[in-house]
Amino acid sequence: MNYARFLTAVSAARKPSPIRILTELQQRSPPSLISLAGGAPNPNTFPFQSASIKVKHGETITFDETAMKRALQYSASNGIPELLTWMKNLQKKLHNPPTASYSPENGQMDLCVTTGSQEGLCKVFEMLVNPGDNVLLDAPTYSGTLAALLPLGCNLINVPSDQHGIIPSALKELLSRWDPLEVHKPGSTAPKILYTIPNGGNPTGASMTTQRKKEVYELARQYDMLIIEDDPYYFLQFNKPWAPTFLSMDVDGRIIRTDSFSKILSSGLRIGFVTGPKPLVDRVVLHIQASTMHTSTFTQLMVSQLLHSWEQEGFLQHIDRVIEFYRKQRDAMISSADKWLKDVAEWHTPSAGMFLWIKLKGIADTQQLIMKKALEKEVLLVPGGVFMINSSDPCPYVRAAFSLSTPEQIDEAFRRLSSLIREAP
Ligand SMILES: Cc1ncc(COP(=O)(O)O)c(CNc2cc3ccccc3n(O)c2=O)c1O
Repeated sequence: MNYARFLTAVSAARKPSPIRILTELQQRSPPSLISLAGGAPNPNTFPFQSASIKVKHGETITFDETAMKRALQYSASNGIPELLTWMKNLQKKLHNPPTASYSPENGQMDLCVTTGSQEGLCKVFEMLVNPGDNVLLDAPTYSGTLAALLPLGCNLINVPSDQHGIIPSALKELLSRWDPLEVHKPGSTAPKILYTIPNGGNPTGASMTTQRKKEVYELARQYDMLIIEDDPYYFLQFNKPWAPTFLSMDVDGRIIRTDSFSKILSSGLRIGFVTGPKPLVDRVVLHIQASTMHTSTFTQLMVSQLLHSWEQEGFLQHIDRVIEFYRKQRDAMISSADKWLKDVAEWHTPSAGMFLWIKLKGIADTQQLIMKKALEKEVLLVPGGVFMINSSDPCPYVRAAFSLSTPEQIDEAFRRLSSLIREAP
């Protein structure tokens, strides 16, 4: 793969920070080295001494004085070593990526920690997207992705999709505007990236089938595109075996995958990961160096201690508990939708994630209904327009999350929504 062709001029211009080079040199040197180089503060001056964090299923996490001093200090931009190693081993176990055995220059699987997958997405888009670029994605899509992409001045092209994700024949038809043999020619307008949320899509709840992923991957090979696999709901798939990921079929090193701990460990700790070819992950890390420097060391150490005490088996047992919770929530929402909305709305039952995408019958656009009438009825949902490439396009859908409310609250909310729809002019 020629990764240089995908980089923006800004990303290509990024250089390693000299200070970070010195810090890493120091970390590789024997303790006899005396360093007057690093501008890091002396942790003996910090007011925090120790911490003990009780874990529901597992050992208490403790930060003694030595651990606390490390937790409160700067750390490596790509992530603390023990968390990186744990995550790389998990990616290899779950996805067995072909690129794990490749050489760095040929796209060896690498990984870095980001402050939520939101940071990872934002930095990946800023690495790859120039003003005027054609970018493919299946709308409706996550509003945070639109917020990161639209200001870059690119041209977002919608790839038709349904409850099973991107429709490969539609992608093939869309790409037929370009000659695959000419995509590398200077000035080619052929799309270089495709973004999708393959499991429990936000807002649609859609999950891609394995067959569709294989067909989409082959089209990406034909047109030399990168695929950004944004997969924060991967661990919220209600049925096993979990769907094979694009990363698991990536023989070329053209998949950039974003994972998140937000839906399974904590959303407030802000821990995400970018997994992809080393030449591209390196560029994301250089951007981290120049922006946040790194994700909170304390947060990374806390999560790393938990994961090491659980090991992969304990982590996956925790995931099973989380899945059972969201499956029950999903079932409660579907039951209430059947009870209150059957003749006024349509939906598909999601097999992953935390969202139900509901089409209101006889209503062209839900914006006003939700923002005015629904609030009067004291029920809040997200009008579908916010997930569209052009948010002013009329959209008859609303997104309902089954993550926070109790089954009883969901039932009452849908009773209120039902009466609202029936009263609509
Ligand atoms: C497909 C997809 N990709 C990336 C992310 C970002 O997750 P991160 O790892 O936590 O950074 C998300 C998070 N989605 C949302 C977040 C959110 C936060 C506050 C309030 C509302 C929110 N709603 O509604 C959301 O959908 C997502 O759905």
